[in-house]
Amino acid sequence: MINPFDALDLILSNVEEVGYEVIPVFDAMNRVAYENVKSKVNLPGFDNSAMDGFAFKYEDLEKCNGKFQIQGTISAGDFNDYKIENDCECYRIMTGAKVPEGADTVVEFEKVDEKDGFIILQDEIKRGKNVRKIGEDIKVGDEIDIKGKFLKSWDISRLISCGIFNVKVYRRLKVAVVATGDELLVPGEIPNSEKIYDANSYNIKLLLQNYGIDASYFGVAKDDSDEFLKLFDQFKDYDAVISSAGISFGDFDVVTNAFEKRGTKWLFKNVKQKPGKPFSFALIDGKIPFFALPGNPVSAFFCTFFYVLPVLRKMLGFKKYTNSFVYAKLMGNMTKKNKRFHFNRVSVKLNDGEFLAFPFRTQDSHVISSIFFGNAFAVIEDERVGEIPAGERLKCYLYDHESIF
Ligand SMILES: Nc1nc2c(c(=O)[nH]1)N[C@H]1C(S)=C(S)[C@@H](COP(=O)(O)OP(=O)(O)OC[C@H]3O[C@@H](n4cnc5c(N)ncnc54)[C@H](O)[C@@H]3O)O[C@H]1N2
Ligand code: MOO
Repeated sequence: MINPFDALDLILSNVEEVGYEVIPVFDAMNRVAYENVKSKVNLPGFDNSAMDGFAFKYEDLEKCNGKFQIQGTISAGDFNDYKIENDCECYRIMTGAKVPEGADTVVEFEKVDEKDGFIILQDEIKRGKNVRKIGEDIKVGDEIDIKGKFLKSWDISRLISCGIFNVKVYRRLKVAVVATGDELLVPGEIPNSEKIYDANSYNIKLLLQNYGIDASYFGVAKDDSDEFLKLFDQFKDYDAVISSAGISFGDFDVVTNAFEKRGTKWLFKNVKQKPGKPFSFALIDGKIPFFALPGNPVSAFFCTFFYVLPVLRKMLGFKKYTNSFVYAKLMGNMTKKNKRFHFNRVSVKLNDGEFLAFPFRTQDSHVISSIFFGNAFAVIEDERVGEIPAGERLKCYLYDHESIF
């Protein structure tokens, strides 16, 4: 059986980035930039004052004994041609206003004595103080390194400030999500004591929404492989398909049976892991990724987090598409019975600069509370069995970064 890390690498090596589209920058939040861009402007656009004060020529300081005559007032947005024409002249200047020609330093109002149209500097001042230089932040034509970045508000603001109003982004992904199982009810249907709600599909759909993917929910497919096979006509319009359940060894395991009838080969079937052992992967018609997740809600969630999301992030052009992890100190004993890799639900907390991992009381794959309780999957190597004692440091893959604080 393939190990989980090799399985992930194998899928990643079989998918490619999608193409791009050009969209207004205002709509580019949570989209991935397709290429680096060049600034169209200097920032700042001209030498301007960082303070309300007086602008003067630093060279004059000694010969004028720190005393300057005020020539006028310059406000932000005033672009008249002000100039220091003679020795010992200065201008009143406001924050953001253009520094007059010849001046190179600004002293704040509160650091001068002002009288009869003159100022006298009270303290020493450095050359260039309080002047924001043209192009100090970015110059016209400088490259903005955004390729592969998942654009946030501050990135959009950066682009706008650089005069960029249209941006190339990776196109959106079209993903199909389908649950299988005669025992399932579509969320919203009238409760029935013999049936359970499809808890997987919405988790998957909403996890994808974080990346701007509006996945199509195909509802619940019955345990009838001929019926399931009919869906493949529709799947061909998608960039990826995600199913849950019907993938292990049961007589009615519809996904397994449909693939067998269709003659589609799995890249791998089953992974040496818990939760999610039945997880399998194929390329439909040699190109469309098909993620066959197990039905147990914890298994389906783990496989979406560990496999589907990094793979979709790669397809979406993310520069960093892998999951993040920290090493955390285990705060309670755990036991491990089999020789699979375990990804146990823990709640990681940052305490005094140290990550602590509190394990959930049970690690069974049907107990949804464990996902709700935790924020990370702690990895235990395949060969280890028996007690995993408190105090050990474990690699923990975080699925909810904010809750560690
Ligand atoms: N003989 C064997 N049986 C099983 C094995 C095995 O190796 N040999 N593996 C077990 C493991 S591990 C898992 S995990 C499950 C997963 O099997 P399937 O992926 O085929 O899923 P089902 O059997 O159809 O369902 C499992 C479980 O999950 C519930 N379920 C299914 N879909 C949903 C949904 N959308 N929302 C909520 N709950 C769902 C379903 O009712 C079952 O209780 O197989 C073991 N069996
Ligand atoms: O793989 Mo299953 O999710 O171990 O229960």
